[in-house]
Amino acid sequence: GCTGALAHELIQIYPNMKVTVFDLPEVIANSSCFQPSEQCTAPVTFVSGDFFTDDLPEADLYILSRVLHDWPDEKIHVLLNKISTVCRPGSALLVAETVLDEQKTHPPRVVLQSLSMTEGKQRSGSEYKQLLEKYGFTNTQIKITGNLLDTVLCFKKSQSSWHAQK
Ligand SMILES: C[S@@+](CC[C@H](N)C(=O)[O-])C[C@H]1O[C@@H](n2cnc3c(N)ncnc32)[C@H](O)[C@@H]1O
Repeated sequence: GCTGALAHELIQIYPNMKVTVFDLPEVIANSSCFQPSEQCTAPVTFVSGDFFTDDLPEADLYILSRVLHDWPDEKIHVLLNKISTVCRPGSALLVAETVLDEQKTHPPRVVLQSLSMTEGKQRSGSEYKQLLEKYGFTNTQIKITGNLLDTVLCFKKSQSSWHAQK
C-alpha cells in the first residue's frame, strides 16, 4: 500500500514482476505525487479499495508491510481470512514488521511504540506464526534482519490439508 515505494523497489530487482499496490481511495488518489527517481522498467498498478470490505486483487505473493501492527486480532481476522480465501495453494504471504522477541522486551523502540498504540500492537515471531497458521498458511519463515523491518514469509496450504487440520 501507500506510495508504492516497496513496489518500485521490487520491480527494480525483479523486472518481470507485475506489482499492484492496494490502499484506500484517498491514498491512491495521491500516488502520482510519489514517482520513483529511478527509471522503472515496468509500471506499478494502483488499485483503490478497503481491505476489510472490498475484493482483493489476485496474486501469487501478497505483501503486508507495516499493516498488521495497526490492528487488533479481531480486525486482522477479517483481513487474513480474505487473503486466505483469494490466495491459491502454494502462493505466499510476506509480512514485513518489526518482530518483537519472545519476551516482548526487544527492540525497545518497538516496545515503546506498542505501548502508545491505540488499536494495534506489535507482535512476537510466535504470535505472527500462530496467527498466520490459523488462516491456512504454513512453512512460516521468520527473518530478523537487524534493520528497520523484519520479515515473516509463509505459504498457503492446499484446501484439503487446511480443512483436515481444522
Ligand atoms: C503504516 S501504513 C504502511 C504503508 C506501507 N505498506 C508501508 O510499509 O510503507 C498502513 C497503510 O494501510 C492503509 N490502510 C489502512 N486501512 C486500510 C483499509 N481499510 N484498506 C486498505 N488500506 C488501508 C493506510 O492507508 C496506510 O497506507
